[in-house]
Amino acid sequence: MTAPSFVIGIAGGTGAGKTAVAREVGETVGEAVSILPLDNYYQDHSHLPAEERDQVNYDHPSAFEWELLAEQIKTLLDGRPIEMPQYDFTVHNRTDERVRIEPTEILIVEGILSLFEERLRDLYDLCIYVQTDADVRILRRIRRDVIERDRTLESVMNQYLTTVKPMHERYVEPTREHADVIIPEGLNYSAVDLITKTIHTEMREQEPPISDAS
Ligand SMILES: Nc1ncnc2c1ncn2[C@@H]1O[C@H](COP(=O)(O)OP(=O)(O)O)[C@@H](O)[C@H]1O
Ligand SMILES: O=c1ccn([C@@H]2O[C@H](COP(=O)(O)O)[C@@H](O)[C@H]2O)c(=O)[nH]1
Repeated sequence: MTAPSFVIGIAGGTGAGKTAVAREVGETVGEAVSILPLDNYYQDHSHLPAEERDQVNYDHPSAFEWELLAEQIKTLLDGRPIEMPQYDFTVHNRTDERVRIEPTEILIVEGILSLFEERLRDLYDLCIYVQTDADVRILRRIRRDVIERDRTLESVMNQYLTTVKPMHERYVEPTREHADVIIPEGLNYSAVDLITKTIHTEMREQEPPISDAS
């Protein structure tokens, strides 16, 4: 049975480069890594009309379904697969689709508040905070939200000032104190190299000892 022996939590502000770091680690190490984006665990808002979903504070801890995430991480740690929810940012809602994730040796949980909940931190072997200046992050976010998430410049600016920035300062940034490692700027190949070396060391330690040929 395969079950994760090493769980990594990656947090940081919006646009910091968390997803880029997690994906690069995943691509470098290969199929031993599964990634759980915290974004997929936004609450289901199907009961709200579109104009109300626009107004939700998506940067407050209450926006996430923590119970489901904790339960699914534990299921993977028990060596069983999960059906991970999927999220559509263009409509601010969960989709009907689920993606099956099989347990792998390494699990990465990445998202703005991945280091927020103590019960999740207790499951992590390594806590990482991606630290990128706010001006760089908002520039990245404007480009991404307009191109990929179907937003107007006006809506990105408004959301940033009303919820994203104050919630970042109140809830996201303070979680940096839980980090074992702080990665500057986002995708940073020295940091990715360090993480992949740590993972490879961990995987070697989990290998059964070679028995004496006799
Ligand atoms: N070190 C970096 N230099 C330049 N661009 C970066 C860097 N790290 C990430 N990016 C880019 O910034 C954007 C936001 O990164 P992403 O990983 O999606 O952020 P997050 O998941 O933290 O919101 C992406 O287009 C990504 O390719
Ligand atoms: O429906 C939604 C859900 C979330 N958001 C914003 O997404 C970011 C978190 O994603 P990153 O990939 O880390 O940037 C968060 O700041 C929310 O404001 C949204 O706009 N709509």
